[in-house]
Amino acid sequence: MAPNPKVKEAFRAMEGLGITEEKVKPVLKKLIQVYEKNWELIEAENYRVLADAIFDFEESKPEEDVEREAACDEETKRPLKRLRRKCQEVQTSSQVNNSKPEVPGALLTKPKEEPNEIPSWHHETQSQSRSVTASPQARKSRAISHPIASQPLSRNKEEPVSTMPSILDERSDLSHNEGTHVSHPSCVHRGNSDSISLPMRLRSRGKQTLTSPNVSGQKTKRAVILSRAIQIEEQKNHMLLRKEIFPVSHSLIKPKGEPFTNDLEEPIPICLIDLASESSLNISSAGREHDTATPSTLQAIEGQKSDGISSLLSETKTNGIPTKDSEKASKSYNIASSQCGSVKINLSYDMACQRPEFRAPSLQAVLQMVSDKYKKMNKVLDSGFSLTNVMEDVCNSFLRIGNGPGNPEKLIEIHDLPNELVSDTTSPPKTLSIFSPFNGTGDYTHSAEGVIEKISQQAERAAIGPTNCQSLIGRQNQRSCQTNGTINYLDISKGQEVIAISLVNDVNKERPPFFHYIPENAVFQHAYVSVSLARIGDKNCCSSCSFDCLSLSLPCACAHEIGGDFAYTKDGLVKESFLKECISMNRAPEKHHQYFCKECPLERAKCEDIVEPCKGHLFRKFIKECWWKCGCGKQCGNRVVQRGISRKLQVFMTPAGKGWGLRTLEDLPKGAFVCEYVGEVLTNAELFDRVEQRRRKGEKHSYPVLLDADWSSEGVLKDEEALCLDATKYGNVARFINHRCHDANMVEIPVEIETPDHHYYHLAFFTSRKVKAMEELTWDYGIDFDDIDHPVKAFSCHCSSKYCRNIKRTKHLTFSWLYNFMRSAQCFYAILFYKESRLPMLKKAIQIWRDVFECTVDMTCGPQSSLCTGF
Ligand SMILES: C[S@@+](CC[C@H](N)C(=O)[O-])C[C@H]1O[C@@H](n2cnc3c(N)ncnc32)[C@H](O)[C@@H]1O
Repeated sequence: MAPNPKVKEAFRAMEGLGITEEKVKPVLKKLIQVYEKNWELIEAENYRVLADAIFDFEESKPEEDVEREAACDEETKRPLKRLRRKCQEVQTSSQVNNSKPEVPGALLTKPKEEPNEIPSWHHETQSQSRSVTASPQARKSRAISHPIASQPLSRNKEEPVSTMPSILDERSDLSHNEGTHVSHPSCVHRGNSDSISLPMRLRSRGKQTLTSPNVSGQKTKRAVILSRAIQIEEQKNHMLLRKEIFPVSHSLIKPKGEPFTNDLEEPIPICLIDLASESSLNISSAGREHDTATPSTLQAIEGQKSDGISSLLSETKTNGIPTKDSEKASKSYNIASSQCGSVKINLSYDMACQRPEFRAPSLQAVLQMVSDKYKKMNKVLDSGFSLTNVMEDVCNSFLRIGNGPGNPEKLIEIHDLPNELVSDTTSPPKTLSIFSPFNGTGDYTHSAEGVIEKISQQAERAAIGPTNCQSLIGRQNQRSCQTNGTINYLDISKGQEVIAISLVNDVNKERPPFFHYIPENAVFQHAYVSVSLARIGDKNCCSSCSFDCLSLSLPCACAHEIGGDFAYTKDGLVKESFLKECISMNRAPEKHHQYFCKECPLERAKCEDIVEPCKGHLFRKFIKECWWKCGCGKQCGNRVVQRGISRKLQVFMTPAGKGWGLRTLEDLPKGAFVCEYVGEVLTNAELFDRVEQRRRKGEKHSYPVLLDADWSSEGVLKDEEALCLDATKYGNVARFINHRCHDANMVEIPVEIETPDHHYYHLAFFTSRKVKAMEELTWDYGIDFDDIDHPVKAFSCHCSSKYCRNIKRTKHLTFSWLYNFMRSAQCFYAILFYKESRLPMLKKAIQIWRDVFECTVDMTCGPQSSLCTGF
């Protein structure tokens, strides 16, 4: 039988790395089995999984074998080691981002000593990229008008290659043992359907990380062969990271093979999930009995029990938590614990609560249920992943199984923390609480804001770190509730974002507007957005890169496209110089280059008898992110926007008469990605029709944004190529961002991801300065409030910026309103007083008033508004 072409292809790919067919065969065979012939997984990222598996396999061989082979096969191994090393470099940058590395299997491995040089194939790649992108074709006009100075990337060669702490390994074990997944691009075609209910996905993000399999399913010998020196270095790195994740010294991590240190005196509970006033399900950290907490260990511990569970039963008594009467029956499980930082999870359920039918399930069953869930969800570890999520899942599974299949599921919802926990400030509370009222009403008694704040405080004090708090919010339920006049939603994204986005209204009774939350843009009907891999040429991607482009000594092809340097720092922030230019473009558009269309599609869309001349469009700076055709991994530092929202955001009712607004619940550094403006992709003609209809209906808020950042680059645009985004009916959290004149704390930046042509792109918001937690997030819509010819009246601005462009008009309005009132009320005296008064003081006052509104600095923002107030 002729060999399978895919197998041949795999051999060929490995041959390129210097691996012989002989070595590939057994591993590939195993992989095909493990992946159930899913070749896409094996082929992904240039057969990285396969290469990794071979490497694991080789290392798991008895040492003598390895040594024997090493003697005769040193040369052929080198490329693999390079591959691993690069992978580990990614880990380093991933750690900076606090995100999960892509190849969990590679984390524990430290490559043997090798020259600290860039592999030759890499050099080739770089020079190839350079020579290709040096060609003048790509983004000609933009490159000319906005050259970005080529800054050499300072790459610290000494940067320690660190392994990730075991807490991350635990996660990875969980996912990679239990399922692998690569999501497939859904192409966007030119729609021909009238339906808007079938939005086509432009890209997938956040959930399609490829996980590497643990091919053998056993521990490799890597940990054993690590030298002592490397272990020490790793521990140092662990400690560093642990400090970041767990600011207090109660670490959950214990490097394997290390002697116990008594660094954890008291069991510190991480989290309590209390199911009713009289029942409790506790998850607590710390403990002494066991030294690791990997899922396999958990099961092993379960396996040690003589009577299923009883040997591990103990009464639940957690710090600061009101404990039950000892007479009341309670069940608890120690899942795993450690003296030096691993986890003790204690699940208990008080039988004396209102659910007599509850049968405490076996730990095995609970763990199995969680595993199944993760398998089904393809729950690979994205940036929003947290151990607390897993714990929540464990608790929910415990409940579900315990309640039996016939009983309705009660979802865990957040209530308030017990007063005892918050009131005693002298001894820091060590427990976080999520309450599920088993009364079936699902009522909330406290505002989400209050809950989040309290949980954040608790988390900080309990050393979990604020970033993990969000995951404590019961995302399962995003229903609204209204108690004491406060409206709360726990997650308006309905689980579609990596992180929950809460909503709160404690100002009035207004409920959020009805709209469909979509996390990615969707073409409405006629907009031409063509995503096809074939259209992405070599110069538009870095197919020969691997893992993390930001750690390269020379920027790759993707950076060349925007002038030779990446827009992002290794911390995932927009670089200062790049940001500065974008901000300046918004604040002083007149100083920047504009493009005037010969025949402006915007004017054309108005379908008026005479097409008005183009009012001009700014050439905007673009960020170009790596994408699927690039060789780098999902955790590449040049992929920020496509990973989705990672900051804690909240929609809230503004007290200032602007309607809903968006704020951050955490401090944000300058240049941080907040969110993308997501909506339906429309042609301007389609938008025109909608705006007309809305105008007739007298709708209050408008949500369209023009995508005209680079209209010059494609010559005369066809109608279906001149696009905008409308977030009125379908949109994401960005639809709630309000306008602020001039000094807004966010700036919008066009981002090219999956299509090289610039009539379609992503509009992403980045902070223009440091933003404090609870501050409202704003951007400058670029509205010209004085454009009286504009058929759609701009709103009256309440941005309260000292640079507000609407002051003049507001004053005008106030002034004429006063005048009209006086006239219509026939307050002759008042009119006389106002018009004719000879009182010098009053005259002076009127004069000053006039001066103010007539001399208000006109800061109209450019020829064309970014926020398309329509037509
Ligand atoms: C993109 S929406 C923002 C969310 C909106 N506030 C809401 O409640 O849905 C834009 C609309 O918000 C209102 N808005 C935004 N910024 C404002 C401001 N500075 N002053 C007054 N109204 C504002 C205007 O009605 C505008 O049409």
